[in-house]
Amino acid sequence: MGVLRFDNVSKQYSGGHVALADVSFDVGEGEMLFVTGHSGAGKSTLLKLVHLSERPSRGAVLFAERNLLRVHGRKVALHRRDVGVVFQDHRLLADRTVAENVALPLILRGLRRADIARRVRSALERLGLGERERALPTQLSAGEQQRVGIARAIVGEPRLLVADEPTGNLDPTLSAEIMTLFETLPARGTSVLVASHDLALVRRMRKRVLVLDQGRLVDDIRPEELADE
Ligand SMILES: Nc1ncnc2c1ncn2[C@@H]1O[C@H](COP(=O)(O)OP(=O)(O)OP(=O)(O)O)[C@@H](O)[C@H]1O
Repeated sequence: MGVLRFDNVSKQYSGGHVALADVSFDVGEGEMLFVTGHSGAGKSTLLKLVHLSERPSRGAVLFAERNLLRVHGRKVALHRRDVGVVFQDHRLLADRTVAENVALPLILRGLRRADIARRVRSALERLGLGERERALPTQLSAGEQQRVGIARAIVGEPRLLVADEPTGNLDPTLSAEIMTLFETLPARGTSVLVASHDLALVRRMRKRVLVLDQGRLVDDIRPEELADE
């Protein structure tokens, strides 16, 4: 069993708009892949179904051995421990320090203070933010803020990281740095699913690419195929 499976998933929003139509794919344990497509193709919707901020209209999403159709109430929070989420706008709390922002998911889980401090320090160091732990988000550059968002998403060592346009606001050098960091995660037990409409970036990474077009999965390109072009 892989880490994620979409089984004939469709999503129709209440206004009637079909955002995903009959989408099926599997993500293996330790895989890193991209989902791409034009604006409105359904990329964000696909990620939202994984972290349960939306529900499918038809079909099933399986996370490891967990059928997300059956995850409700308190189990939603438990599920989200297994899925780290990175947004384009990083959504940091402006009145909390870098370290406090990163600690938040661990505080919610009720971990011991010493454990939290150790994990936060380690996540910040991996992101090159060891010196910035006492800064407030507004005192950081855009790239640093995005890295804090990533530290917060991986501090709990999730089984899957989903990232929605994580480099959307960043220059090419910072984007490349973030992608290089993402590439290290599978070896540490975190699979990675990145939504991006930046085709140049996606091609450079030479990973598997799911292509959405108006809600349909129209291609599932393997890294070997990209390398041959
Ligand atoms: N809450 C909602 N209610 C109604 N329609 C929605 C909602 N969220 C998204 N949609 C519609 O569903 C379609 C897919 O949206 P989605 O955000 O998944 O696309 P996307 O590929 O992530 O686009 P972008 O690259 O612009 O973020 C779009 O046509 C969008 O307008």
